[in-house]
Amino acid sequence: MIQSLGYAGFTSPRHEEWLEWGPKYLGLEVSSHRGADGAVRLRMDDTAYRLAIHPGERDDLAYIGWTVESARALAALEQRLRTAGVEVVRETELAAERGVVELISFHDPFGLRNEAAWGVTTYPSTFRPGRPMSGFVTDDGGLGHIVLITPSLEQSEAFYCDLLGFALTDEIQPTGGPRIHFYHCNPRHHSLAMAEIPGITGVQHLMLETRSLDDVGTALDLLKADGHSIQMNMGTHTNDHMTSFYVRTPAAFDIEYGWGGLLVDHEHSRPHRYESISIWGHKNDAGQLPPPGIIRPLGQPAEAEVLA
Ligand SMILES: Cc1ccc(O)c(O)c1CC[C@@H]1C(=O)CC[C@]2(C)C(=O)CC[C@@H]12
Ligand SMILES: [Fe+2]
Repeated sequence: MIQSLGYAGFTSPRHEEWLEWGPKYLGLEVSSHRGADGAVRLRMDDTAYRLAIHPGERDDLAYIGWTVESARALAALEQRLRTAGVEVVRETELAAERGVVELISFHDPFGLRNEAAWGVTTYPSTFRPGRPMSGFVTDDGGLGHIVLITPSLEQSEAFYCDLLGFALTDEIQPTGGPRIHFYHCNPRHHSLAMAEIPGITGVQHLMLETRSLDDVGTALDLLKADGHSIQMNMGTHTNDHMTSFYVRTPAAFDIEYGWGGLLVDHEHSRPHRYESISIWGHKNDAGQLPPPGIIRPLGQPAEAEVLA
């Protein structure tokens, strides 16, 4: 059903910091078209933009944007959601703002706003990275992956798997850490992962994948030189073989900045359970797992929706 993670939006009182932070460290290109509300839009490829940081009083997730193949696929998804009793809004006015042809919105069982769209605007051969780098792995695999925190994997899977069509790639149960499930909707190892933590929901990180390992090392050098706190140092994950580090962004969620993630022939592989998160590295200076990024108590709507 869902084809890829197309875009993501956050609110933050520090949204303007992204004008410098995004290009300087991550190599994102700042779009010259700000959002109607002054949102900073960041590009990773020829897509109009992939990341939007909206002004807001609280650091929070505003929306997760999934792409589907066609108008027919969107109508089918809408039907499937409605049949299951999920409220769906046809976002006719918002579609232009998101740079898509057709858009629907709906919420996951714990109140995180999801959007699905087809017809994402692209401007061929226009992407210019914000610092010298090789660019990002996107295309059919989408912008990367997003990791959510859920109080119930079972209830979240009823939504993301049974309704949106994600399938389990594998799972990790690290000693002393949360149970984490990884899900795919295209050859990328995972576009979505969920960690089960009682009582809260939110976003732990968003992963962006560079085309060269040197881009990851360079970003780490630049961040450390400016004294930014690294949540987890370089390492390579057991399941998707991504070599990456994690940094806390000015909008409170983490970015996993990585290279070399596996593409999986999901048709011919079956879920596996790993007991450790990494083959090597991914330590943090405090020697423990990092605190979750954006956390929202259950039942609390996003600020963006309170204002709407
Ligand atoms: C283990 C793992 C495999 C592939 C990934 O892309 C990836 O981001 C992770 C790390 C997930 C990360 C972790 O291992 C430590 C505990 C974390 C921070 C959580 O609480 C949620 C995400 C978890
Ligand atoms: Fe990740």
